[in-house]
Amino acid sequence: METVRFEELNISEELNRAIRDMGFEETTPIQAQAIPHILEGKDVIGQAQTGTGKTASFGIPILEMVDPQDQNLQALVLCPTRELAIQVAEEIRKLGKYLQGIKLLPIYGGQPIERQIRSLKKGVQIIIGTPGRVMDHMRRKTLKLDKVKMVVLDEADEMLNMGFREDIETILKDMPKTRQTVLFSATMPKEILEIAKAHQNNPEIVKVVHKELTVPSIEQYYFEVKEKNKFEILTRLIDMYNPKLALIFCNTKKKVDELVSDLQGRGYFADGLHGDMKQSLRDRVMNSFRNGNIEILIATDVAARGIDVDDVEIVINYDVPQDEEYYVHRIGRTGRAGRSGKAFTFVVGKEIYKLKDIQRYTKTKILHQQVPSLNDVEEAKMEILIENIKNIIENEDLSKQIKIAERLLEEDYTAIDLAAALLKMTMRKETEEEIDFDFEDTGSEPGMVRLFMNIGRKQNVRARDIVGAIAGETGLSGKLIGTIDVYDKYTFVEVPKEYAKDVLKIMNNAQIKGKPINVEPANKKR
Ligand SMILES: Nc1ncnc2c1ncn2[C@@H]1O[C@H](COP(=O)(O)OP(=O)(O)OP(=O)(O)O)[C@@H](O)[C@H]1O
Ligand SMILES: [Mg+2]
Repeated sequence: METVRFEELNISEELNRAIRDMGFEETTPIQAQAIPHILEGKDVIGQAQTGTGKTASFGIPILEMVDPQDQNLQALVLCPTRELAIQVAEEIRKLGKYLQGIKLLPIYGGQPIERQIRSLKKGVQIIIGTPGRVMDHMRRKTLKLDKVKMVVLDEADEMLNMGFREDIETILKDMPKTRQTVLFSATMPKEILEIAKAHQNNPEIVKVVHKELTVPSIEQYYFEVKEKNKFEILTRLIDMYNPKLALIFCNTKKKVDELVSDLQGRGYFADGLHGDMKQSLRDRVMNSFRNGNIEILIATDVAARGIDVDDVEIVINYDVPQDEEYYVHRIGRTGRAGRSGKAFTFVVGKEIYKLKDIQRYTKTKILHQQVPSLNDVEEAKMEILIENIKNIIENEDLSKQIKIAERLLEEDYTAIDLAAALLKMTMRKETEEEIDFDFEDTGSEPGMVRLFMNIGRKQNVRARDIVGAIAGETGLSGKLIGTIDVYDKYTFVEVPKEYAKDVLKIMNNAQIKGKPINVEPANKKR
């Protein structure tokens, strides 16, 4: 049995309707195997690859089991991080949207506890929380576990890693012995069996076994690099693959902060996530990443587990992870729910041995790849251009444009002439107009000139598009382009004075996302 239809699982029509709304057509293998056992009331240890629907594997049975008439807390899900608690709560909320009278609440540290207490007082049947905050509420007696029928440890192994073992034991001991205990993770080290033995009752072990621990639709590569070249290579990879969203993992918070400011300095829409940030900021960053306002998220392992964001097309291990399991979880942020993805790992010197350990552990091969040259980056961009053109030909209404083309063809131009001219226009390579400006140092550093453009952020032009356009048009590498930011309603870039004239000339003939841009230097003198 690989997958089945949800209808065959004997779950309520309300749930089935929500599942259809979410676009799930059939179960994933872990859902097909785990849901029936959990519905029967059995304890379960569930292991399946990243992004294969473990959340719904416990979310669906929880919603089936909870009695809406009963206001007591009936199900508790423990998650290792705050972001994951929020996300899991959201998924269960979606699944339960047609069920009347079921209340659920995520509770996690960093959020005002009073607000949580008020919500708890109103009666909540399902809680999704981090162990620390759950303990806190237990001590304050604002959370009673004596009516809990089911507890789920999502990322069970990680919660043990993080030193939550005692907390978890305390929490489990506070619940009725008759409760059901369910553990899930993509990795299940042996230590987990100890906690299982102590706290589970004859568990059903559901392993969706594969040859390898990682998802086959994620292409995995590594680059042998020097520490000091990492940043340059990172930007090349991003420019080359142009991912909708990318997630970059560093081993320390400090590195995350540094990388955020370096990438922002180069005009990428990047931001960071780590444990030293205020929760309100963490929430803001996570939301911006989910809705695409941030295209590159740089994070510590706080974002390695469970986080599910559709459009993450690339994961980069800027540092090799300390633990083999972490490699699995980090790269598992891409290639979710059957999608494809790419994972790149930067390896410095002796770290190659760590990579060998990782490959042994995951039973996969991580392929060596040459660092892309600037030429490769150019070529890749060309490929993207060609893809875009094909896409337009195949999917868009071109009747208006075809009329114009027909007119030109009647004038004895060949189709090739036409295409080439248009390509030239798109590639914005040309200008006749001479501009004569004297440039002052208007940038934030001596020798730099600030150029203003008529594009605000609202027009959906990303800083990266601008830098990309300038770099592409002028041949200046990103390094020569200084700060890029929005001042008043204008976007500006800073470039070295000696290039300012060229940049201005070329950019005034260029388009970004099909819109002409108007570039002017600050304090221009004619
Ligand atoms: N049956 C299904 N069909 C299609 N998509 C599904 C199905 N079940 C879950 N999904 C979607 O797949 C994505 C990944 O699911 P989920 O986050 O539960 O994975 P996971 O197994 O918990 O991964 P991880 O180990 O990284 O935590 C989610 O966006 C989820 O909504
Ligand atoms: Mg998960």
